[in-house]
Amino acid sequence: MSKKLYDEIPSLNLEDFTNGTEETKAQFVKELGEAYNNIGFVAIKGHYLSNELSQKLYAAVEKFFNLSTEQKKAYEKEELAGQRGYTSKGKEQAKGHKVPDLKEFYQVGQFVPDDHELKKEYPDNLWPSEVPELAELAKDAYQKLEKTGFEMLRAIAIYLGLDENYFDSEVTYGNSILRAIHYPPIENPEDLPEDAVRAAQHGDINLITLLMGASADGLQVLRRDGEWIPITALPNQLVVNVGDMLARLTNDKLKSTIHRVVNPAKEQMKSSRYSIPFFMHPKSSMDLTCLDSCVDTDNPKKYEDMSAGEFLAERLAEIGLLKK
Ligand SMILES: O=C(O)CCC(=O)C(=O)O
Ligand SMILES: [Fe+2]
Repeated sequence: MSKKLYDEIPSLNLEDFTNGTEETKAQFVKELGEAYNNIGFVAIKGHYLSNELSQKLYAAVEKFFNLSTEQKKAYEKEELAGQRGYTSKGKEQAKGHKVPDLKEFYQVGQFVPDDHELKKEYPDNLWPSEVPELAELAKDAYQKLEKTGFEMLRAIAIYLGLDENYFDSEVTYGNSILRAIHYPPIENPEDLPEDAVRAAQHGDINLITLLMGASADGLQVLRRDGEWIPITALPNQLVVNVGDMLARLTNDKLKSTIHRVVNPAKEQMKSSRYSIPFFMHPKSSMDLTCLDSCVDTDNPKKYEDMSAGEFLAERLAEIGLLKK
């Protein structure tokens, strides 16, 4: 097992896996596995989301967050508990953190055919009439990120010694979320509650997260030695990290690394930050019981058996986003 300390997250080219030779594919799997066994994050190029689409999506998202509070609140439905549509500031705090994050966000969920059995399990998406282009752009980005996620999970499956298509049926029409986040300008830093940050340190709940480059710096990951490492995705890169569900399934062989978004330096306090993570979830029925191959006397089983749906409900309650 590699014990190296990375100064930045490793960069890989997904085309080495999707469109390469047996050798480049094997090399990709090896480097990805090593990175996920160590820092839990990589940056990838050669994925399916174009720069043009991500820029158009950012523009639409910015237009939405620039609407008045009243207009935005029309898309905040209590019964959806933030799972679809808008969530205003002060609603979500990181697990174990008392002060809410300094952000508002908009969530888009799975696109299921009307006659599919999961149609009744997932709430319908909400679309703002003020930004008519958002629906199509968000759906396109959702599906491009999902397609990228399928390939990443195939590489992960091979690294784990599973069948390459192990995750495919679990994530087909999975409960994934595209979340557009706006971290508003910080007008009066001196009035902020102590501990209030853009996003307090946390691990992601899902299998993997795919994150297109944000509009500003601030994302940091916690390295094993306790150092915070800044992360930036280049314009053509996605940052892809391991979430808690995958860490659980692999008994922490793959690391769900703690990360956070810090407040900007004084000069940049007055500007907004936007980011759009895609949280790739399986269907709620997926069994997250630790894989036998990841449990031995040196690595005793750390987690009790649970389905993805049970785990998600537990975590949403902890961050203030569970339907009551
Ligand atoms: O805003 C970012 O860059 C990342 C946000 C994040 O980590 C999250 O929403 O889980
Ligand atoms: Fe996160």
